[in-house]
Amino acid sequence: MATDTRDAPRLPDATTYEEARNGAAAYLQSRLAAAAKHDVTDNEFEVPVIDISPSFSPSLEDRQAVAARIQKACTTSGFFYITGHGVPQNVRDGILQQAERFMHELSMDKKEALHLKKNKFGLGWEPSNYTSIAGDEEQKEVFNFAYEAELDPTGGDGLYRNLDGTKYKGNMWPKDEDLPGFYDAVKEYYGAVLGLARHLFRLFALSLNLPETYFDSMTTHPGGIARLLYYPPPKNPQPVSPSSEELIGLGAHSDYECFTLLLASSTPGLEILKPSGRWHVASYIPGAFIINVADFLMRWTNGRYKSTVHRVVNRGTEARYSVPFFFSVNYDTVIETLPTCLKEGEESTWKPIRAGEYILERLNATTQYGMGFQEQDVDPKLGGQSGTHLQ
Ligand SMILES: O=C(O)CCC(=O)C(=O)O
Ligand SMILES: [Fe+2]
Repeated sequence: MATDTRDAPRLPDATTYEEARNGAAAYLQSRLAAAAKHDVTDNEFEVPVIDISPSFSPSLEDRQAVAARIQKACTTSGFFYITGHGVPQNVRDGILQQAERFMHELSMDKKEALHLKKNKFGLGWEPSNYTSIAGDEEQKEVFNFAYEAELDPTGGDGLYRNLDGTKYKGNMWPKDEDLPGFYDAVKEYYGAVLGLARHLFRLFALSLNLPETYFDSMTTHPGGIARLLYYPPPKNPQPVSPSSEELIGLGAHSDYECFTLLLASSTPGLEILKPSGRWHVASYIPGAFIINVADFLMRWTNGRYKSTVHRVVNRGTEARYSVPFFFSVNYDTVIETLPTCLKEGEESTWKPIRAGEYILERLNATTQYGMGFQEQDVDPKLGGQSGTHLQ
């Protein structure tokens, strides 16, 4: 990672920090507590399959019809599948193959060289259980990477900054000789989902009765962290249960950004929290992406769009691979309630936050010492080890 062109980092804004740490934890707790109430029904809950092919039509009416379906999904479960999205099968298969290759073909010392403890933004390789969203021992192995102009089919606008406002390159890639063709396949996939995400954002704008291009200027050099995730199968099959005994792949959480595009292999594992507190196991739909609303859209809409709590548990006999792409905005964007999402006299539930700093603090909260922590940074007299959790 080059550090020579570093800008002076901006200090986290106190409100953003507070919201990312305490606001997010309070939201998670309130969702889990509300779900434990017995008078809540799941009648409204559905995860629809939306064919978005009409949204590529020159007719505004066609695009609005797709947006109306998106609006309904966002105000109920916050999750939906999309088909007719135009990302070719070979590109989708290609990235899942790369996830498998990364996990099984790259030697341990090459993975160690990419360990995210060397990275301030949570990028690179993380062994099982190095980070934890909610304190569980998470059974997952991950490779994380972020936006860089080379991955953007538009070439970007040259203004991309890291989560903290610095501009050096944060991504840590395996060397091509160690995993030939890896970067090219990642680039092809990333470019395709980035283009799709920009298209979806226009549909989200329409769904909120905003001008279709409302968010365009916020996504000229957007944040877009993606992960290659591997969830090994459990030794014993695990029934769906509220028990804390089960082997969690990824703990209960909401996503941080605008919305997430998830591609996964055929082994189910994603579980979505229903209002009643039961978990809905998302089924595998070949060729579809799962889209979910994340915190920024929840905050912009004052909660009308649901940033729904979800987790991953592999209950199958096969490995699960997945590739979430967390679509954000340019990281210096301030996210605050849209005036059109406040009725007369209605107050904003959430305070304005700065996008990049909010995400960074959510990431920092997944390890005891925050991102980029290395043992030599700590006074040995004070003790401590990396890889243990905050909560
Ligand atoms: O692996 C999955 O299916 C979902 C992953 C996820 O929710 C996340 O990384 O935020
Ligand atoms: Fe997630």
